[in-house]
Amino acid sequence: MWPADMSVPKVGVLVVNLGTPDEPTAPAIRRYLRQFLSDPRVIEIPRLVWWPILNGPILLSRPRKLVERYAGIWMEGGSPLLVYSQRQAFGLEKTLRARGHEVEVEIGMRYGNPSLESALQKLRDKGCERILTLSLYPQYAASTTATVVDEVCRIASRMRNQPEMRFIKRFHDFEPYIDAVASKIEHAWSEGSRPEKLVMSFHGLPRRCADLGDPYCKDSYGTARALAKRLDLTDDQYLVTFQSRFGPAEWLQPYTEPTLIKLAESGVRHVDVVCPGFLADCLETLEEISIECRDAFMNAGGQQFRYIPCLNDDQQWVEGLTSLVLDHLQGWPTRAHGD
Ligand SMILES: C=CC1=C(C)c2cc3[nH]c(cc4nc(cc5[nH]c(cc1n2)c(C)c5CCC(=O)O)C(CCC(=O)O)=C4C)c(C)c3C=C
Ligand SMILES: [Fe+2]
Ligand SMILES: [Fe+2]
Repeated sequence: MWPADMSVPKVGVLVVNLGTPDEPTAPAIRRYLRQFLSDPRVIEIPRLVWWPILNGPILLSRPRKLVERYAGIWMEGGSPLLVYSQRQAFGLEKTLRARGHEVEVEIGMRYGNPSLESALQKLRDKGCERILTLSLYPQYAASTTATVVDEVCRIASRMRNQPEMRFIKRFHDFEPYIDAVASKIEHAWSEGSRPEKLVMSFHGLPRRCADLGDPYCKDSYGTARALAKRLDLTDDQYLVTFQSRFGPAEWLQPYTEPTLIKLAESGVRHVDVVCPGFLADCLETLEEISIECRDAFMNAGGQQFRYIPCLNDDQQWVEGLTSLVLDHLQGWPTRAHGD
C-alpha cells in the first residue's frame, strides 16, 4: 500500500496494433509497406538479398494493386484497422474509469500513424510513470508481438527518465476473449441457420518461423480448441486454416482459400468463416476473406458463405479487454489518490 501522503505513480496503457496506410493512395500504401516490410522481425532474410526485392518488384507494383482494395473498405474515420483499434482503446479507457481506475490510454501503431513514439510521448506528457503495453494480438508471434516489444524498448532506450514498463505477451485462451468471439458466432447463428462447417481462419506465418520455435501456430490451435469447446463443436464441425500468404515460401497450412474451394467441391454448401486472430476488421478480413474467399467458395459450387465480423467495437469485448488489462496491472495501484 502507498502511504496516504505519497502520490501513486500514474499508470498508462499503450494499446498497439499493426498499422495501416494513412489513406488509400499508392504513395501512402508504399510508405506503410516500406516501413512494415523493412522490419527484420517480419522478413527474416538477409538485408542485402531483401533490399533489391523490396525496392524493386514489391514497392513498385504492390501499392498500385492495393489502392482499389483499400478504397473499397475505407471508413469515414479512416482505415477500419485504425478506426476499430481506436474505438477499443477509447472503450477501454472509459470502462477502466467507470470501474474507478484512473488510467490513461493511448493507441499507437507499429507501422504508420499514430506512431508508437508519439503515443508513448503522450503518455509521458500526461505524467505516466508506469506503462503497460497491450498489443492487440491474442496469439504471440515474433513478427507481431515481439517487434512491438523491440520498438517500445528502442524508443525507451533514448529516454533519460524511463517509465517502468510491462508487456502482455498473449491472451489466446483468455476466457473473456473466447467468450466474446463465441458470442459473435452465436449471434450470427441466432439470425440464420448453422453452417455445415465453421472455418476459423488465422493470419498465416512462414512455416520456417514455426519450425524455429515461434509458438504462433500452437497459440492459434489453442484458441480454436477453446472456441470449439465453448461452442460445443465436435471435431468435424470446424476447421482451422491460415490466410494471407505472402511470397513464394511455404506458410502454415492448410491455406484458407484452397480449403474453401475443396470444401465446396466436396459438396459442402454452407460455411461460416470467422477470423479470431484479428480483433479489428481490416484488409485481410473485409477484402481477402469476405470478398475473395467468398467468390472462390461460391464459384466452386458453394451456396452460402457467411463472414462473421471481428470483435471491433463490441461491448462484451471492451469489458473483456478491461479485465485483461486489470489482471496485468496487479501491483500497480490505479485508484485516484484519496479514493
Ligand atoms: C512476410 C510478411 C508478413 C508476415 C510474417 C505477417 C504476419 C502477420 N500479419 C498480421 C496481421 C496483419 N497483416 C496485415 C497486412 C499485411 N501483412 C503482410 C505481410 C505479413 N504479415 C502484408 C504485406 C500486409 C499488407 C497488405 C498486403 O500487402 O497484402 C493486416 C491488415 C493491415 C490493414 O491495413 O488492414 C493485419 C491486421 C499478423 C497477425 C501476423 C502474424 C501472425
Ligand atoms: Fe486518453
Ligand atoms: Fe500480415
